[in-house]
Amino acid sequence: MQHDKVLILDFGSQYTQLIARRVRELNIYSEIHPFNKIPTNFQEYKAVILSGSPFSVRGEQALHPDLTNIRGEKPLLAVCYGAQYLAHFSGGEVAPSNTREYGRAKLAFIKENEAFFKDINVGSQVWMSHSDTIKTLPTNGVLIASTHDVTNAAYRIEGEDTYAIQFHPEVYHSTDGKQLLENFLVEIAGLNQDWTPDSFVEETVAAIQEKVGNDKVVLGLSGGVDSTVAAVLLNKAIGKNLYCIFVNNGLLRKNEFESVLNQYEGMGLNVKGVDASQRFMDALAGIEDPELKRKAIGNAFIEVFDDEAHKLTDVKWLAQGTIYPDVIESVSATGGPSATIKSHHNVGGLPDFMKLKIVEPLRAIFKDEVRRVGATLGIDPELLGRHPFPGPGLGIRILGDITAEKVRILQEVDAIFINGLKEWGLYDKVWQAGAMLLPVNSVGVMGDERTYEKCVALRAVESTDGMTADWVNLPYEFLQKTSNDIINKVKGVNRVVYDISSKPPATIEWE
Ligand SMILES: Nc1ncnc2c1ncn2[C@@H]1O[C@H](COP(=O)(O)OP(=O)(O)OP(=O)(O)O)[C@@H](O)[C@H]1O
Ligand SMILES: O=c1[nH]c(=O)c2[nH+]cn([C@@H]3O[C@H](COP(=O)(O)O)[C@@H](O)[C@H]3O)c2[nH]1
Ligand SMILES: NC(=O)CC[C@H](N)C(=O)O
Ligand SMILES: [Mg+2]
Repeated sequence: MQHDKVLILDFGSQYTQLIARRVRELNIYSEIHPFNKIPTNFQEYKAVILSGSPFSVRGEQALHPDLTNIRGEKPLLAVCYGAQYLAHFSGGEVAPSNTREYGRAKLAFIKENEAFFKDINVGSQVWMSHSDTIKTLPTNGVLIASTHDVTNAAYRIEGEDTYAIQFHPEVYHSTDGKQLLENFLVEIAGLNQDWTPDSFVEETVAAIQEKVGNDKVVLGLSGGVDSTVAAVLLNKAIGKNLYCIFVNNGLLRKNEFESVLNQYEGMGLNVKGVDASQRFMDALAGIEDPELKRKAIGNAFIEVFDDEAHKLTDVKWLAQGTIYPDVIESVSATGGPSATIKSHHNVGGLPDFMKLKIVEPLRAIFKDEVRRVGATLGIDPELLGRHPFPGPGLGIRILGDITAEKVRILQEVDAIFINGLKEWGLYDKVWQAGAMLLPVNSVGVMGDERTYEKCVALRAVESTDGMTADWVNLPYEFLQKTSNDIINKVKGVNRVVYDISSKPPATIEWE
C-alpha cells in the first residue's frame, strides 16, 4: 500500500528533524530533503513544508531556491525562514525586527472560519525564534493570525493551499502545534493518517522480499536495538538466507561479546561472533584525531564484513541497522545546508571492491519508532530498552589514542556506572549513559602517596532520538557512591567528573 507522504525541504534549521517527527506522530510519513535537492519523484509527495533556517532572507548567503514549481502546485506550509522566504519570493517584504524574538508568545488574533486554525483559539501559546520579520505580506496574501508583537504571524495566499507561519509548530512549546500540522495536512491537504508500526512491518517485509529475492544477506548485528530490530525484520522476510555477524572490535563494553551472543540464543537468528579485536587495535594504533579514528574503525568493520562475506558463497547484500539520525548527522542532511557533525561509522558507503549491495530497512525511521516497530515484532522489552551504544564503541569515548590498557580502564569504569544505574533503578530513566576516559592526568593523594592518574567523565542524558539531549539530574547519593566505587576499584583512575552539558552544543559522545 502506498502512503501519502510529506516532503520537508530543509533550510538548515535545528528544528527540521522535529518537523519530521511531529508529522510522523500524526501517522503520516515524512522525509527531509535539502532545499536545493528536490527529489526526482516530487510528484509522489502530497504536501510540502519549508523549514526554518539560521540564515537571513536578506543576507548574502541567503538560500533562495525557485519555488515556482512548488507554490500553488502542492499544499505548502512555510515555517519561520520558510514563511519569510515565501513572502520575499512572492512580492512581500522582510526586514530586521526591532528586537530579536525568542521564546513564548500568544496568538492575539485569529481570522474566523479558517480550517488552518480549527480547534485553536486566541490565547494559544506559540514558540518564536527569529530576528527578521515579515513587514509586508506577499501578493494575494491574507493575514490569518497575529501575536501581540508580530502582526504577520500567519498568512495564507488567496486561491492556493499555501500557508505560512512565523512561529514553530514543531516545538513542544507551541501547545497547539500538532493540531496545526494536523489541520494543514489532514483538513487542508487531505492526507491519510495510515502510517503505523504495523503497516511499517508489513510493508518493509514485503519490500525486503522484493529487493533481495532469494539472495543471501549478511547483517552486522551489534546487540543494540537498531540492528536487532533490523535482523528480526529481515529474518521474517528471508529466514535462513540471513547471516548475522557480531564483531568484537575490542571496543565493546565489559563482557559484552559473550553476553550478547548468549542473549541471541533462542531468537531463531543465525548469528556468528567474530573476534577481530586485534585487527581494530592495529588499525587504531597511534591515531589521535577523532574523525581519523572513526574512519579507521569504519574501514576495519568493512574489512571484517568483507572477509566474512567471502567465507559464505554467493552473498550479495550487506544489511545494517542504520537509522535516520545516523544518516542526517553524517551527511549534513544529505548534502544540505546543515553542517557535518561527525562521520558515523556505518554511513560512509561501501568501497567498490566489496561488490555488496546495501539493505538498510530502518534507514528512514527514528529511534523511538524503531522501538515501537521492535515491540510490534515481539522483541524482548529489556533488549528494546537498552541504551544506544555507538558502533565505534569505547573507541570514541577514549579521547586521544587508544591502547589496550585504556580500554581495560574504561570498561571497568563503564561497568560500575551502568550496573549502578541498574541497581538504583535509574537505567530506564536515562536515555543513554556512558563514561569517557580523558587524556588528562591529575594529582591525587591515596594512602598518603601522591598519585598522578587518569580522569574519567560520566555522561547520562535524556533524549527522544539523540538529535538533542539534556544531561540527567542523577541523585547526588548515586553519584557519590559511583565515584567512590570507581576510584577505589579501578586502578589508574583518581578523579571522576560528571558532564553537565546539553546537546546542542555538546554532542553525546565526546568524539
Ligand atoms: N560490533 C558490531 N558488530 C557488527 N555490526 C555492528 C557492530 N556495531 C555496529 N554494527 C553495525 O552498525 C550499525 C549502527 O550501529 P548503532 O550503534 O547505530 O546501532 P545499533 O547498535 O544496532 O543500535 P543502538 O543504537 O541501540 O546501539 C548497527 O546497526 C550494526 O549494523
Ligand atoms: O552507530 C553509531 N556509530 C557512530 O559512529 C556513532 N557516533 C555517535 N553515535 C550515537 O549517536 C547518538 C548521537 O551521538 P552524538 O551526540 O555523539 O553525535 C548517540 O546515541 C551516540 O552514541 C553513533 N552510533
Ligand atoms: N528560525 C528561523 O527560521 C529564523 C529565520 C531567520 N534566520 C530569522 O532570524 O528571522
Ligand atoms: Mg550500537
